[in-house]
Order: sequence, then C-alpha cells, then structure tokens
Amino acid sequence: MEFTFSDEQRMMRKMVRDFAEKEVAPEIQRMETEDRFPVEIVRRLGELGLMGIPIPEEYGGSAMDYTSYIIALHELSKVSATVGVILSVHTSVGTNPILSFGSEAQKQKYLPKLASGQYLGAFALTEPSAGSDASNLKMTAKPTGDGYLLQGTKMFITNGGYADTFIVFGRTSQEGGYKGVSAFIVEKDTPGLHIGKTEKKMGLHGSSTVQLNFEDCYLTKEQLLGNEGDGFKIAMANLNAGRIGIAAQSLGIAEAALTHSVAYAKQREQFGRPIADQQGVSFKLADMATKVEAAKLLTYQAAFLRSKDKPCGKEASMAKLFASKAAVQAAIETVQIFGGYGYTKDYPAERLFRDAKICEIYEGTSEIQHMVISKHLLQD
Ligand SMILES: Cc1cc2nc3c(=O)[nH]c(=O)nc-3n(C[C@H](O)[C@H](O)[C@H](O)COP(=O)(O)OP(=O)(O)OC[C@H]3O[C@@H](n4cnc5c(N)ncnc54)[C@H](O)[C@@H]3O)c2cc1C
Repeated sequence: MEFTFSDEQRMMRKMVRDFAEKEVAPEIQRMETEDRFPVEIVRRLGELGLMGIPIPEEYGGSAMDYTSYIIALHELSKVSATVGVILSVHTSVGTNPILSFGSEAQKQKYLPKLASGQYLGAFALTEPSAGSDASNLKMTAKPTGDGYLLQGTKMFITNGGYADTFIVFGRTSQEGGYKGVSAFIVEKDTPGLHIGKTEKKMGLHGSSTVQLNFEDCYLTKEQLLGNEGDGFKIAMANLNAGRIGIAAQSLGIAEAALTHSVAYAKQREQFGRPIADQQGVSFKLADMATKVEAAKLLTYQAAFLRSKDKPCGKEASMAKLFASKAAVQAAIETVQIFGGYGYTKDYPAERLFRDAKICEIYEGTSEIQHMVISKHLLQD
C-alpha cells in the first residue's frame, strides 16, 4: 500500500487548505446563525475546479484521481463540515452515477455542467419509511409507453433546495426488494417535482436537507440511468465510494477537534499551569491524536484502492465506521477540554460535536457499516 502523495496531490491540498482558511472560515458564523446555504462558496468551488475533481477532462472535469478528491473533502471539512457534505454529495452520489452508468448522451448533457459547478447535484434514495432498508422503497416509476410517471416522497435530500439535478430511485416493476428499482436523472424544474419541507437540523447548518414530493412527475426514457432494474446496483455502487467521502469529512472534523484542543489546553491555565500539563488532559489529547491517525490511514487506504479501481467496499465501510466514531469521540473530548466555554457558541467545540454526529448516521448508519463489514468477512 503506497501512502505517499504526489506533487499534484500536495498542490491540491495546499490550494484547498488556503481556500478553506481564507474564504470558507469567515462564512461559518453566517452559516451557523442564519442557516444560510453558502451559494458563493459553491460558486468558488466551481471556479477552483473542485466540483469535478475525479471527472475526466473530456467531460469538463479536473481529471484528478479519487484520492485527490478525498484530500479536498478532508481539508474542507477541517474548516466546515457543511461545505464538506455539499461537495461530497454533489460528487460522490450526485455526479459519479452519471459518469459510471450514464449513456454517452447523458454524460455529454450533464457532466460538463456538474463538473464546472454550473449545476449542483443531489441523490434521492431515502424515503419516510425506507432508510437503512433502502431496498424497501415505495416510490413508483410506472412505465407509460414513452416514459415513466414518478409518484412518491423522498426524505432528507442533501443539497435538495439548491440542486439542479437529482439521481432518483423508483420502482419500475412491482417485484419486491431491490428488484424492479430503477434510477433516473431528474432536473429541478420538471413538472410534478415539488421541493418540500426543509429540515431544521442539529448540525451542518447551512447545508440544505429537504423532502421531495413527486406527483405525476413525467420523465422521458432518456432520463433513465442505466437499464430498468439497475437502480439498486447503481445506488449501492456509488454509496460504497461515497462512504470514503464521509470518512474524509469525519477525519476533517476529528482533526479540527484535536487542533483546537491542543491549542486551548496549552494556553488555558488552572492551578497555576496550563491544563495541558495535567495528565488527565494530555492523555485525552494522546488518545484523540491516535484515533485521528488511525482514521487517516483507513480513509486514505480506501481512497487509494478506489483510485486504482480495486474493490474497496469493506475498506470504505471500515473507514466510515471508524472515522465517524473518532470524530464524535474527539468532539466530545474537545467540549470537555474547553470546559464551560466548550458548551457555549463562542468556541467551535459544540459545532464540531453537532457536525460530527451525523457522520455516524448518513450514507449508512454505523450499525449498517457493521453489517457490511461482517458480510464481507463471512463471505470472503
Ligand atoms: C442531514 C442528513 C442528510 C441526508 N442526506 C441524504 C441524501 O442526500 N440522500 C438520501 O437518499 N438520504 C439522505 N439521508 C438519509 C440517511 O442516509 C438516513 O437517515 C440513514 O440511512 C438512516 O435511515 P433512517 O433515518 O430512516 O433510520 P432507520 O433506518 O429507521 O434506523 C433507525 C436506527 O435503527 C438502526 N437499524 C436499522 N436497521 C438495523 C439493522 N438491521 N440492524 C441494526 N440496527 C438497525 C439504525 O442503525 C438506526 O440507529 C440524510 C439524512 C440526514 C439526517
């Protein structure tokens, strides 16, 4: 396993780090207090070539490998997990399904717009009664002869209020479970697609999470992604890789928690000396640093495998499971190290805690990652 970054990847890391510190950090307060979607930051992500990092040049992307994309998510999430999730959903599950499963005409039509940031992508799998058990989805996509008619509701759709395209999953036949599920590319202005309730969330303030309602929403045959019945395969293929993105987001949060904790522990004095001199505090820092390092190795291992088109389902789940837990634990300890100040909104500790928690839930909860990993172990 090769863990050395290339010169190009190091340049990407520096560029994203500088952008995050100079342009994203000043916007955090506004995202937190106004819950405002950062349209200007998304526009800048496009200008910097970050909205299509792993997309080939012929489709208007930056043509870099998956590891470079993970580096960008890691760096952005150190500063803002909100910006991290916007980019992660847009790329991993909003754009990649078209690259992997789209017809040439679909690729030509959508990828240049998505990769340049002119379009924002979203992914609509979850429903009110189908979350972890996504194969139980109820949405229908009834064949009508010349197209499909979508009926149903999607839940918790990231980027939903601002997205231009949605990868939507519905049943084209009434076979049970994953059979009969098909994927579609749906444009935002399609008649019958209604953007519903915007969720008020614990964290990730500024990211858009909405319900989508489809009422007699007519799609042409050209909007079918892959073949009829391929939908579940498409969803799972992209979620596998998407989990590496959530691992990178978690890693960014955990590393930010560690950085803030070390700085605070060195300057905050109690009992006549910095609290960092107390073993009760310094051992917490040592534990956090060890978990951050382990999360980094798992995340980049999965990213390197994905970059080389090697199977990485187990490694992606392990990275997401471990890194998300590390982020939650690190953020809890950060609140503790900051004491009473950590419980206030004047310091970043409480935001890191609120942002970390979702990483154990979306793109497959920790319980689902355990199921995926154990299935690999018992089948291999
Ligand atoms: C902020 C946010 C953004 C999201 N973005 C998107 C998006 O862009 N697109 C999208 O399609 N979805 C999105 N989701 C949905 C997310 O992926 C689901 O919430 C998640 O998969 C869990 O589904 P659920 O909420 O229905 O929980 P449930 O599936 O009802 O699970 C509830 C609890 O039961 C546990 N559980 C369920 N089944 C088992 C089992 N077999 N064994 C052990 N434990 C089990 C779960 O782990 C969990 O702890 C988002 C959610 C949130 C909150």
